Amino acid sequence: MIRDARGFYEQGWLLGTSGNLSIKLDDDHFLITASGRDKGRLTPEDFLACPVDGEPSETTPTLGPSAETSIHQAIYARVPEAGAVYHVHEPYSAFCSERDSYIGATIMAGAEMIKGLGIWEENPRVRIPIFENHFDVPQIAADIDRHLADEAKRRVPGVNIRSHGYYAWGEDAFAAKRHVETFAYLFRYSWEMGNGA
Ligand SMILES: CSCCC(=O)C(=O)COP(=O)(O)O
Ligand SMILES: [Zn+2]
Repeated sequence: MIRDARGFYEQGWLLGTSGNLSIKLDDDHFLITASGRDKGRLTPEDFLACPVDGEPSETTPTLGPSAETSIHQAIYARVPEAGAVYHVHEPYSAFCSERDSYIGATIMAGAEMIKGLGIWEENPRVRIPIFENHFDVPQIAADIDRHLADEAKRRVPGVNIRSHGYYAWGEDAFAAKRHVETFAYLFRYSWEMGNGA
């Protein structure tokens, strides 16, 4: 995770302490970045364990969980095969979210890179959902939880939050990284092609 975060930071997707990363430890727990850490210079001390359901117990005045922990919890609870969840503040996802918020999704059709999301179909059409960026993060988590309750919607391994950034997950850290990079490519492609629906 430290290496992946540094790579995303160097791409400009985790600037100003933004973003958070987690990896599953066992069926009921995951390891997540502490809040407010420099994602370009993470160390092993910048992580803490958190239950999928409940509050992390090992917090201290200087080690609090990510402010967006509830979103990681919602994803792990709804997607049992998720082994890692990465959240980045990548700018093209924010541009697309504003452009496409009126239909609640960015639609990608035909791009070869859709295969990078694990979707191998002829003429694929993918709907990347957009959620409102409520100030109250558990409200965002509740919206994502409702969305992921529908199994068909879990085909796309990520969700976008309006004018904020996106979450991508995968069976392990390698797959989550691949999905982060694939979404980054697709959002930029959509924006530069002027592909708003
Ligand atoms: C300056 S980023 C604002 C909070 C945010 O959206 C984020 O991704 C980082 O929050 P964390 O508590 O995980 O550092
Ligand atoms: Zn964020």
